[in-house]
Amino acid sequence: MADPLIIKICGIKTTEILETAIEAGADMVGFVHFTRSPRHASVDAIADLISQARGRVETCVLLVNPDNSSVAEFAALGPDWIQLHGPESAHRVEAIRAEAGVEIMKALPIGSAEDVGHVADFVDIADRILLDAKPPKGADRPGGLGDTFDWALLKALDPSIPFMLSGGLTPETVAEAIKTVRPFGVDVSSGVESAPGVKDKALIEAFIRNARAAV
Ligand SMILES: O=C(O)c1ccccc1NCC(=O)[C@H](O)[C@H](O)COP(=O)(O)O
Repeated sequence: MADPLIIKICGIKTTEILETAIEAGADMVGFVHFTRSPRHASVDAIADLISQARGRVETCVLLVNPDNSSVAEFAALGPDWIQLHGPESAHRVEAIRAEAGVEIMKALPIGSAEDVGHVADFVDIADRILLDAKPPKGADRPGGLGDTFDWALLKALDPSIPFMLSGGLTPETVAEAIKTVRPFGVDVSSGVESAPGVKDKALIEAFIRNARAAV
């Protein structure tokens, strides 16, 4: 029996969209704290969203290269996960994991075979790995860009390594992604928005429906 697919809807900022994602059957919801992101949510807003979601769906706070005080501040809100989406080294991820007392998902940028080669460095360090499209030079943020990457690159990955597939997925492409890549889970942000940072109820429902149907 295959493990059930984990579906994460990322970049949720409002209680209404949180309810939509939960009712549509998401397994995990992501809250972004990165001021240059159109999905940025304040500490207080994320605290409220975590309280609303607790016990109903796994919650994930998304940070970029956080310092220790920021890790402690968000870990105190009681999320199920902290997702590290910056250039954090394996050593830094290990330190954050020891400090936070929260499960750590490490996002890794994939744009080349060399990038795939680095994934193994984090497997025993993070609790979960998320593989995202490598941002283009000059991008104003390290994720949430709606860009895909060449999934064929993942053929070189050790098949025993479970990962969340991310990067430019949409309701139209998620089924093909699942059937092609066979990830542990899928993650989406831009692909379920009507405008940057504006989540769309129907797109969220379609993404989750199509992902479930593909397994
Ligand atoms: O979503 C953002 O704006 C964001 C900002 C800074 C760092 C990470 C960010 N998102 C991380 C995610 O987990 C996204 O879901 C992932 O990058 C996929 O995004 P998309 O390609 O838009 O589906």
